[in-house]
Amino acid sequence: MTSPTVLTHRDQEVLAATAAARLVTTIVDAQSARGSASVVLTGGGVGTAVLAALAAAPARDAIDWARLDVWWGDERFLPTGDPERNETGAREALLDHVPVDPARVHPMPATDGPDGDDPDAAADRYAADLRAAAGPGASVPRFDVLMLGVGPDAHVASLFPGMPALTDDRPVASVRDAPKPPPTRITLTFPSLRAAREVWVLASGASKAEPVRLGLAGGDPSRAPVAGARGTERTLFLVDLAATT
Ligand SMILES: O=C(O)[C@H](O)[C@@H](O)[C@H](O)[C@H](O)COP(=O)(O)O
Repeated sequence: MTSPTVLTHRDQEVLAATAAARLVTTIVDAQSARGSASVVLTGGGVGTAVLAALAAAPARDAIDWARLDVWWGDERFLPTGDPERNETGAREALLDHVPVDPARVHPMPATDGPDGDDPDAAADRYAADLRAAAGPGASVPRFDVLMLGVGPDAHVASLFPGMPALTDDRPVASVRDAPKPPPTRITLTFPSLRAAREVWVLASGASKAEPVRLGLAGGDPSRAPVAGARGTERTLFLVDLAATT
């Protein structure tokens, strides 16, 4: 696990534009080195702003979109197309506007999927998808970039303080009774987050100052889950000024 580096930006707009530019170079570098690249998306306002900034950036054409795998760090367990799903936001902001290979876009299951409204079966299904894409002996791919929003309560993905998913050692867990609606969710667990080469924590606004502080301090992830978000090669906290004061 790597120690975090903080990069502070004037405001959310500059943060989103810079993260989008960083995504371009990181994906292009990965495709050059390994033939393809993989990213893990997050929901939330900042994560979606990054995707919109990427869609608007001329440099996006440097990415070979057909050789990119797209995964999600967590999902609200709702029907396909529900505006509250992270998948829906990501498609609207970016994926509908670039020539991704639909077979390489891996949304977490929805309640109208093959497992119906059973979040445990849906979590197991996503874990099987990840295992199929992972190298020999691994349960999840070595994601090139995994982005995470952070909540005022210091949650990342759908790993909320004090909840059982924090200590689940399966790659993917279901979450019931989440403190933030909707209550039922699916999330990557810490071992999966930490398989990523680069973890980027995105935080904007004064309500994120305390979680950013806790995340950088590296305290107990069961109280401040953001403190457990670390990449194998790099951990970046991409924040704006308000989130550092
Ligand atoms: O599933 C959710 O409820 C959200 O996706 C949530 O996890 C979000 O990512 C963070 O709360 C950061 O949100 P902002 O970027 O909007 O501050």
